[in-house]
Amino acid sequence: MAVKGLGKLDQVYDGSNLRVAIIHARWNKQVIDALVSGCIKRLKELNVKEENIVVETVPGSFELPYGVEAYSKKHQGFDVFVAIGVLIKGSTMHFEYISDATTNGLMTVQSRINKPVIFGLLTCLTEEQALCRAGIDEGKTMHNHGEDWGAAAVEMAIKFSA
Ligand SMILES: Nc1c(NC[C@H](O)[C@H](O)[C@H](O)CO)[nH]c(=O)[nH]c1=O
Ligand SMILES: CC(=O)[C@@H](O)COP(=O)(O)O
Repeated sequence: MAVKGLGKLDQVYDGSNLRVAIIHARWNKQVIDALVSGCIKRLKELNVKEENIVVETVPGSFELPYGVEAYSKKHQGFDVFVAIGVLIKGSTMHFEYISDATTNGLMTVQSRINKPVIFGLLTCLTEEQALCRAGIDEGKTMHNHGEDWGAAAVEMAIKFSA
């Protein structure tokens, strides 16, 4: 049995009154699509209604912090945001700078909007690492991390609602 991953939640959560916004980058689409689907699947398993889940996109991960903040200001009433992006290391320092900036940006946005922002950012050294973490590598060696993010969203929105 795998040690890694969120595993069972600490209590039973009913997300039927929650509104959830998923904001995702469009880079590395195959992996992104699987992660977003996994997140939505888990949200629904925790009773979040389909009509209360919205999905909006930004070009790349670097745009996620601004995208989440702008979306939250323009569209009131969301309980929690899930920011999803997939960064894959290339041959320059681009990856390191965007990984760091996006992470710090998302952390800061939570305080600015006073809502939980779930950190759905994969920072992978290889494409294979990204496929594994979305549960779509050939051997299906890992679980879809998007499912963990869906569960984290419901828990954070209910347990720590502002
Ligand atoms: N290399 C990756 C990017 N790069 C694009 C930036 O995030 C950004 O959109 C651009 O610099 C314009 O501001 N984005 C990813 O999401 N994943 C990558 O691997
Ligand atoms: C600025 C870019 O998108 C690109 O030149 C970065 O290259 P790499 O991903 O190989 O580091």
